[in-house]
Amino acid sequence: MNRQQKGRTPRRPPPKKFPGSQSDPVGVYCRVRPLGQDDKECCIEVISSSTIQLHAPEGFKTNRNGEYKETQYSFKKVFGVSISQTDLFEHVAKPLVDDLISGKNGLLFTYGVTGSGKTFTMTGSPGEGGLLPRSLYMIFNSISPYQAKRYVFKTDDKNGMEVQSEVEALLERQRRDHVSIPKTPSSRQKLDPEIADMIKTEDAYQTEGVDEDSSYCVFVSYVEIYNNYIYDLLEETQDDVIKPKWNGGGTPVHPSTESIAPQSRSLREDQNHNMYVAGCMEVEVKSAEEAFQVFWRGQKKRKVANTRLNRESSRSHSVFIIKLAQAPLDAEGDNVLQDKNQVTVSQLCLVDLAGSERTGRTGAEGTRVREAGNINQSLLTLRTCIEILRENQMCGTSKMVPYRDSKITHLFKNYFDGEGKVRMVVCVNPNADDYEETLLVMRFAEMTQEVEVARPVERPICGFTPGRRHRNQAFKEELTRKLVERGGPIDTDFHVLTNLVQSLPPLPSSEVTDPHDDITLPRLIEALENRQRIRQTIVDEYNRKADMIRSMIQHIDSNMVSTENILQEQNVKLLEKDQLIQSGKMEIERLEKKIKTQEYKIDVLQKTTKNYEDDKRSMQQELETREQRLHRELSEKRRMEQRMQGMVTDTQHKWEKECDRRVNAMQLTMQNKLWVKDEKLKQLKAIVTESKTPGRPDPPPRQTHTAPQSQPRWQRPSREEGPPKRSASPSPLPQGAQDGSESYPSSSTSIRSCISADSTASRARRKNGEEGVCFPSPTKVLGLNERSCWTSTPVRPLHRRSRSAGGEKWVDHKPASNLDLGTVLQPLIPNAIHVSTPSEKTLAKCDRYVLTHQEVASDGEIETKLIKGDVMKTRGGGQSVQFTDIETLKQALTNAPGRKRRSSEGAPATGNQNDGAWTDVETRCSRAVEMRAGSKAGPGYEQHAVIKRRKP
Ligand SMILES: Nc1ncnc2c1ncn2[C@@H]1O[C@H](COP(=O)(O)OP(=O)(O)OP(=O)(O)O)[C@@H](O)[C@H]1O
Repeated sequence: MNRQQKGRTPRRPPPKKFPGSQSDPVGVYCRVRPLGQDDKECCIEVISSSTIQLHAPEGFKTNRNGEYKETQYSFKKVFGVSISQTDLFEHVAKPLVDDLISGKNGLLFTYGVTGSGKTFTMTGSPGEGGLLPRSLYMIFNSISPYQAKRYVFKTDDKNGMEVQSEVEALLERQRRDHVSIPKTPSSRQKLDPEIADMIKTEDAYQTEGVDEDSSYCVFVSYVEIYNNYIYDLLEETQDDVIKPKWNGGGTPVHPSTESIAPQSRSLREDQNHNMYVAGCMEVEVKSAEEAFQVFWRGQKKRKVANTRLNRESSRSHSVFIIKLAQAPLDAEGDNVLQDKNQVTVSQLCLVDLAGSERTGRTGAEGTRVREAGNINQSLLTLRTCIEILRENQMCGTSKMVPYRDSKITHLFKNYFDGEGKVRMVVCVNPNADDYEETLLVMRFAEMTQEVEVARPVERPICGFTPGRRHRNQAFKEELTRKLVERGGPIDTDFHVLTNLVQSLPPLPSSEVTDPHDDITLPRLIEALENRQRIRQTIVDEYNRKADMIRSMIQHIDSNMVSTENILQEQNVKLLEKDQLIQSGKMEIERLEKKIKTQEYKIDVLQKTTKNYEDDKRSMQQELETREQRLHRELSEKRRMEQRMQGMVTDTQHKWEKECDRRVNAMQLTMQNKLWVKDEKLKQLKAIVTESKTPGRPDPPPRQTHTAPQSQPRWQRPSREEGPPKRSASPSPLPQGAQDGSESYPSSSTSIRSCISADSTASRARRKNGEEGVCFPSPTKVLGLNERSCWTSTPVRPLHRRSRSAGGEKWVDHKPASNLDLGTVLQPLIPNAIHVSTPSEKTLAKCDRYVLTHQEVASDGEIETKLIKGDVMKTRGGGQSVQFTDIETLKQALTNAPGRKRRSSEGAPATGNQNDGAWTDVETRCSRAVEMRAGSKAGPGYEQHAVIKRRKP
């Protein structure tokens, strides 16, 4: 042997996979048990045949909004409290039994919280047998006529099955009988009265998938997994003398009732990668009663305990395995085919899991706590395996499934990795105290149905002609009938023959004592001759019968040939029909699966729809609330708007009034200022126009004092009236000025004469429409604030004379009315033409102009002003003077008695009351001279130092 090969563990072939094989989801059913007598609050409601709803009991407000949470779970089918054990069996276990008989594996387990009814569902109670006894009854009800003789099928140590001949089986039986193993009861009458009522025979179902050309045999085994150890519940004990097979393949070595301590078993994998409990007792049973008796024997040994939640709480997972072996009959249809490879073994595992529990609730202590820990741990492993399986299947991952972490999952490994049908009954107790644990169970159960298990493939049909058993039986019956018809050897003939053989006369005593004994020898000869005759008769009879049988057989043979021909034809037709049926079955299965998938989808959709509807309802409520709020806010907003509008209108009115008031005040102020300007202009005008006249008119009274008495208050013009017009009439002069009583020496120097030369030309130009050109009319020259005069450039700078060439030439305009004051400080203007009335000609020669103007100052002294300006050529060819500066020369007279004497002569001695009140020209001119560019004296005052005037 190759060394290398010897040292290495051969690599295990991967689990059997059938490419393209179909798979089915794990079928999960939910059973709700009735509420216990002491239970008060119910937390489960069956809302449809596939959905249950869990209501959180008082104190479990798990929703964010504090509402009671309701959760729904959908399963393949939900059974309410009123479901009978029969109906449950029909829906859940019957298809698995059908499969078992068709040679397919199945796994059925109950899962749930402790006390939820798992054992009740699996085992049942007297009069209400559970899934297990019903399955047994259905199996035997179906296969009874086709069972093989006891010990024809024989289990080996490696989970395999062998077939023996009937003779070997007979010998086996004799051997077992010899060691006096007590037989299990095979009839109902012998059943334990405790279990006699577990099932009513009339309830037993029957499958249609039994193959009549096969022989069947059933083996059962029963193990429990306690604290993660496997124990054989059928193991021999003092009370139970069924010998375990581990001591010699079923041959017991302890003939006595010697006790063997329970020993934990290990799990192994057979050559087909199926897990099995090594050394576990497998008992061949021939009836449902016998099988159930075996189960019950093990059940009594199962570890149960009285907990606070269940008087008989299972402390272990129990696994009852029904193994069905079937092998085809030989070609004659008489005996089981002696070929191991033709044996099909299928098994159905019925598992009653221990219930998940919280030790706090069960009141467990000591051993019970350890048991509970192990139970919960193994259930957790089961959940983990299912979760990973699901993930692997849904996401295409290949995570390792930890089957080995627990014995229970390890035992079921080949169901999930291999093929078969898996069904789970989730038992729930509607008691509100179980709510939390039930929630976990529900989640696990819902997840489990997403796991898929490969569907078992159909077993191959053996090559023999179908209907062999039936044909063989028919042949035997026919043979008997024919023999009877032809007077052949029937049972009576056979008895005659037997009697003949038995009636052969006994041989006389053949002891010859004397050679001459004539009595013994003749008597012996006679007896032998007699026997010879009888024998001849028998031989003749035999030959006759043989001839008759031969002829019959020949006849039958010929019949058989024709029948076989007919049969073959029928077989061909049958095969065709079979194929049709097979394809029909496949189609039906496909459609059934489709229906199931659709049903599942519908369930999911219904659930989703329900969720959406709930969402919709809550959102609608939310929407309504928001709409109401919006309406409230809108009406509030409208009210606010109205209030604001009212306030705005009020404020607007207030401000409009305020603005009107301010505009009026401003207009009044402006009007006053304007009027002051006008006054100034008029005064200047008066100065200019009256410069020729002897004597000086009285200065006009100050507007500020006289205007209210003499002139109507200036009214704010309406908008339609346009901009306010200047007062056309001069402001009323003081009385003294009007009647000329005041005799001030005229200090005003009219310059109208000096520019009048231009008046003709200017008139002509006006005619020619030379608008915008400043005409140096006296009014305009002197009215420094006459806007229209300055709307266009009055001077073309090009026409200015050069001052550098020969210095400036002045027109020294001293009106004739000026007084000689005899002052020392006299302006000396070199290069000047002295005129009393300037003419255009004079002006044309000069480029500077100075007017010496005298007037009475406010203190009564005569004030001399030198009003200077530039002489400009106008566009029309005339001359104009643009005033640029005013120099004021003041002289105080020392001979004034008491108060300051007025410089003007002829002034009233008492003085006019208005004298101090009005602002005379001198005053205003002095103010004008004192003003500087940029002064903020107000729009009513012109700045004399500024040459260039802006457009209004
Ligand atoms: N559907 C049912 N109808 C009537 N009685 C029921 C039903 N289900 C359970 N019961 C009763 O409830 C009790 C507890 O049931 P059972 O022992 O089957 O629970 P369990 O789930 O197996 O508990 P444990 O996990 O502790 O073994 C039993 O007395 C049983 O008769």
